[in-house]
Amino acid sequence: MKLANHLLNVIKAMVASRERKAATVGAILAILYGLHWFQNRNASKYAGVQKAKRTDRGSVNMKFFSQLWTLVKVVVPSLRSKESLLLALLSILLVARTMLSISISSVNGGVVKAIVTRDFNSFLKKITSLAMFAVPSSLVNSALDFLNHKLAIIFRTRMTRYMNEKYLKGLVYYQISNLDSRISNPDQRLTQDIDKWATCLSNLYSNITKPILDIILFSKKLADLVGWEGPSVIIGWYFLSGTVIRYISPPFGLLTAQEQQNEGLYRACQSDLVNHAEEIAFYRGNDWEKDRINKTLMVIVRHINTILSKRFFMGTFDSMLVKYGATMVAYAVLGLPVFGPNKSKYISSKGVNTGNITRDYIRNSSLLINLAKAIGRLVVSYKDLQSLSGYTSLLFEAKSVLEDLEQGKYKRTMIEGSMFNSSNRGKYEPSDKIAFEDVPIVSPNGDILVQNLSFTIESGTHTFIQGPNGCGKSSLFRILGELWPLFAGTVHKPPMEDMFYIPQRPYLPHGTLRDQIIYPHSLEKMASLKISDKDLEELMKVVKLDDLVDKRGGFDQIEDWNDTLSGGQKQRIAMCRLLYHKPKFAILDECTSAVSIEAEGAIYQHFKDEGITLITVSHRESLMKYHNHVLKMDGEGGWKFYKILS
Ligand SMILES: Nc1ncnc2c1ncn2[C@@H]1O[C@H](COP(=O)(O)OP(=O)(O)OP(=O)(O)O)[C@@H](O)[C@H]1O
Repeated sequence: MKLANHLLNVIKAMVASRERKAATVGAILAILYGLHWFQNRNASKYAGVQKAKRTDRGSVNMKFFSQLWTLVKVVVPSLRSKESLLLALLSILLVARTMLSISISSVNGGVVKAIVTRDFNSFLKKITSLAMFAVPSSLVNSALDFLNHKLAIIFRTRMTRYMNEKYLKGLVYYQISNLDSRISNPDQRLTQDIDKWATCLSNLYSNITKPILDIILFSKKLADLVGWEGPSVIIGWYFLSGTVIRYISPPFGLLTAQEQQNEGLYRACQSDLVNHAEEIAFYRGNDWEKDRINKTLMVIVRHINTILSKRFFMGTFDSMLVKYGATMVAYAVLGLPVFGPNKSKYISSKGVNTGNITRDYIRNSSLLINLAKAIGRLVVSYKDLQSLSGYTSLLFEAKSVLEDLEQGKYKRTMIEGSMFNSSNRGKYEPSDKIAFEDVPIVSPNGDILVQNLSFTIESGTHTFIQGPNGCGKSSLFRILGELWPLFAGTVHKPPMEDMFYIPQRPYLPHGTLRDQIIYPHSLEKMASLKISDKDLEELMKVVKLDDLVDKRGGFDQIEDWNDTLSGGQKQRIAMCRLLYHKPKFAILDECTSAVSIEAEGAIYQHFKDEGITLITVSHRESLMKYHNHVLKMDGEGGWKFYKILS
């Protein structure tokens, strides 16, 4: 007690003289600056390599609002949309809830007055009124919660559809990971980030509009009862607290964005393990994977710990200003009628009836508590706004990259002065043959693999492509398939449906056995081509997989075919797929490496008998005999195209 008195005296003495007042203000400012420094000291570290780009990620500034506006237009497309209607309904419910709270405050005052004056009838009446308010209030509360969640899922659906539309347009889904290096985990952006953004946005609408509405309505009511000084003092206090909090607040948005990125990397480790379990098991790579997973997890843990410690300091400061500080100010306001400048007027109007004063006190404090809560929520929602800013910048970036790719603009680190940066383009010409005229093969890193490639493959020109690893054999097909840009020269090519590509590791989508053969056709498309399951069975016989149909329960059987078929079986399925599509040109990129030489030969002969022109990349010389031309690349940019003399 003595110590407390002593401290009080010291504080009184400190603020007594002008110099000391200045010293006190100085000390407070120094503490605030210290906190600001402490909370923001690592901001640049989290911005990482892309520091310049990232430091404003999560900041609440004009850029954020303009990005948010762009995204909001996607999820609320027009004033007549379902979303606008829901937002209008939400706004009406928010007003209704505030009005109900004001009415309940008056009834609360009445209940306490009835107790103080021991008026049982009035007490019963007020309690009944409270019970009557309970029904609409609960309904409105529940409806608000329902609408918030509903909006979140609608926003998510709209945004996901919008992004997917861009992501799956043309070859953007390929280019985003193979030609551009701006987004390392598009899957994370298109799933979790959209979900979190949508939830953040729908919550924020209520978290911001409701408090603003409450502040206006409660202040108006309170001003009628205690004068404008009351709401002004409390709003002033919160404004001051808000400014201080904003100053010392760490960049939570940036931290959230970084957290999402870390989570994405961690998920990628786990999905690599699932997707490549067999290879990892053969390598006994579990310790390596464990190490990778643990290291990635530790990055998450360290980052979350940093956020937690920053939240701890912010939380302490928040409660000091927003909770306890505000309570003191609130009591000062409640005392205004009886201690303030108009006290004599008030006391003469109420007389000595303490019941009236108590009723006013309860009603006013109830209004004040609601007002304080509303302002508090508005101050705290600044953090939500920062989180929304983080997600907004992630989604905006994804949207911009997708749009760039749609227009053929890529960005990645590459060799200085590389052709990949140039906007010069060669041209594609429709034709019934495949012909390259002076076409350079350039990798996305800017390496020129072949300077000028020229050859012509007509129907029946079965071509065998040879060359050392990494010389650009598959890249040639990437240019033919328009996956990589064509920088110069001319490529003559037939429509895509006349060419079919089979890679070494074919893609087997989740679906039925039939889907594996007819991919990317649907069952309806297959029926429209008048192809039956019986026909598919015939094709399966050619690749010697007909027993699989019975063993696996028919063409309708759904399995994870990637996990349950052997390497050779997968390749045979892909060759069966080729037979189903029966293209004019088949591009066979090491696609029989897991099939026996005899079976491979029989299948190759069958392709030729079907009139399919073969373009094969293989290191197996035994396949050469099914071809009449060779394209030989030397790995140093040189090449030869010649006829095989029989
Ligand atoms: N998405 C990519 N980004 C950057 N470089 C790439 C990409 N894809 C391939 N490359 C590079 O392009 C070069 C040619 O690759 P390509 O796949 O054409 O080789 P290849 O001749 O088919 O080799 P292999 O016989 O080993 O299959 C390689 O050096 C490879 O590293």
